[in-house]
Amino acid sequence: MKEYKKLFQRNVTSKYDFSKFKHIVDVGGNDGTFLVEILQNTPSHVHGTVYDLPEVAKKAAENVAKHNLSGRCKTIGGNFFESVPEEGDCYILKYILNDWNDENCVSILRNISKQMKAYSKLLIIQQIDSEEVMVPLPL
Ligand SMILES: C[S@@+](CC[C@H](N)C(=O)[O-])C[C@H]1O[C@@H](n2cnc3c(N)ncnc32)[C@H](O)[C@@H]1O
Repeated sequence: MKEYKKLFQRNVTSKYDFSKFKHIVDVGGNDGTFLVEILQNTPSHVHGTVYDLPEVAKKAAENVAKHNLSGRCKTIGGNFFESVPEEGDCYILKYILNDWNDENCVSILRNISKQMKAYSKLLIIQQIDSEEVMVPLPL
């Protein structure tokens, strides 16, 4: 599973141009593995924040330091149902929304949208239920 996750993350970072951003906030970014992968593959003008529950953010800080990225990557503990960091021009929600009901999802999305500027992007990364993908299109 770990190997699959790594491969999947590498696939995303190789196919999407993250170098156009100045500051990427990974909301619910866990130990920062994905953001580390992004920052390792982008120029040094790209900075980031791993945002997760306080105890998880501590683990992220260790992981970020282990990869010598503390100068480019902050770790912030908090609750995405209350607020998210403000400095992002890119927000990532990777495998977050599928854990919550609609009401909770709206609350997370609303908190992100409060911090977004007109030019900011929100990237939602998760697997789509294949039955949803296969909804027949009207002819
Ligand atoms: C399914 S994991 C996804 C982790 C990571 N984005 C990934 O793709 O591997 C969900 C993450 O959301 C975090 N999380 C759960 N509730 C949270 C909250 N209220 N505020 C911030 N983070 C939260 C968890 O600690 C966990 O790291």
